[in-house]
Amino acid sequence: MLRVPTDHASPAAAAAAAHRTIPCARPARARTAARYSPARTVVAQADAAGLGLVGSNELRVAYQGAPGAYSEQACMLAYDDCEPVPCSQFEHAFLAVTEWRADRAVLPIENSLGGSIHRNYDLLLKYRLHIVGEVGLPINHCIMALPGTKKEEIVCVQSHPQALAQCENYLNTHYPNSRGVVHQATDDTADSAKRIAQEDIKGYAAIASRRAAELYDMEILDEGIQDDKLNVTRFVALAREPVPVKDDDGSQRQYKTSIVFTLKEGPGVLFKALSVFALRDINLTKLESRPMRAAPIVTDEAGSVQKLKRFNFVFYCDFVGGTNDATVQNALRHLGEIAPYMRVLGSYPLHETDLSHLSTKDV
Ligand SMILES: O=C(O)C(=O)C[C@]1(C(=O)O)C=C[C@@H](O)C=C1
Repeated sequence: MLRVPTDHASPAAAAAAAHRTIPCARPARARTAARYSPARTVVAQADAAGLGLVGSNELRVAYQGAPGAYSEQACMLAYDDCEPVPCSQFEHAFLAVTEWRADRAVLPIENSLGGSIHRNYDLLLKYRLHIVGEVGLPINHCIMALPGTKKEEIVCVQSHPQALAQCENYLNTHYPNSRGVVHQATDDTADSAKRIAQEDIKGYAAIASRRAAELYDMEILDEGIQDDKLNVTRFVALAREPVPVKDDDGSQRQYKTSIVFTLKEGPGVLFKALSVFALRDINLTKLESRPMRAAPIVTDEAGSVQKLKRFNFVFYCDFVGGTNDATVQNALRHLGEIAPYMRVLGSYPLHETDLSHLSTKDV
């Protein structure tokens, strides 16, 4: 039997536990102050007009990482003039919004080279936040060390696992394990640079942004070291409330919708589920499956012995079209007849990433 995935066992318990553990860098704001902040009007306008187009003074945007992280850049791309709020873990950013300590969270969801950021898919299901926007950020990695360090002195390269994955070929060519260089995963790119700088760690290098090198006075040994010049991370913006999808604001803006659903077991069930989009010419842009953490395993009674029958999954799907569109509404109604559980994570303006900084040769 499939079970419907649940959110927190108890929201109050989750919030109480979270209060004890979240080291989100900013002091908590009073709940009422955040609720009635004049910034909310500006925020609503920013979301409604489309990310990146309207200034968003006073908007507090939670992200994972230290200042100089790519996620911080994504916050500013999504909401110019916002106040980025660094959090040490992805879940802390979800909690910061849930508990009114931030107005938005901007979190990485997938990268063109490294693939999906699975943790954030799982957290999207665990929390009841809404996707209100997306931005694609071109990622240009630098390798950096303490000023004066020579390349041959490097014994360890540290960075976020996604960044290490995106630079795999470069690392294996220039700093290979076979030469005794360790590739070490850390919580985020900028924090690796910060620690090496602040703790004066000789022989260590970090993979991070140019901005991180500038912030922490690190020397760049090489730039543009990702395995493909075209390296883009897609971030989603999360809020407590969904944004209204405009029927006709004259902007010709395209929308996207993200959903999560489960399926009963049986031949062709995923094919049938996806046919609700294909039949209506709805363009899917992403499909991801994750373990259903609320009930990951289906078992069978074989005599007196419990046997593993199969694993349980949830499916995440993005497609072009907003929930205001009758065709999308029909597709979702149709999917609702097939899927035991379905939730719309958000409908939001589609973001077209500006790649004009790359030469045509690179593209
Ligand atoms: O460590 C950072 O700088 C981050 O913002 C995280 C992150 C990620 O999780 O994918 C964001 C963009 C890059 O793809 C590499 C790392």
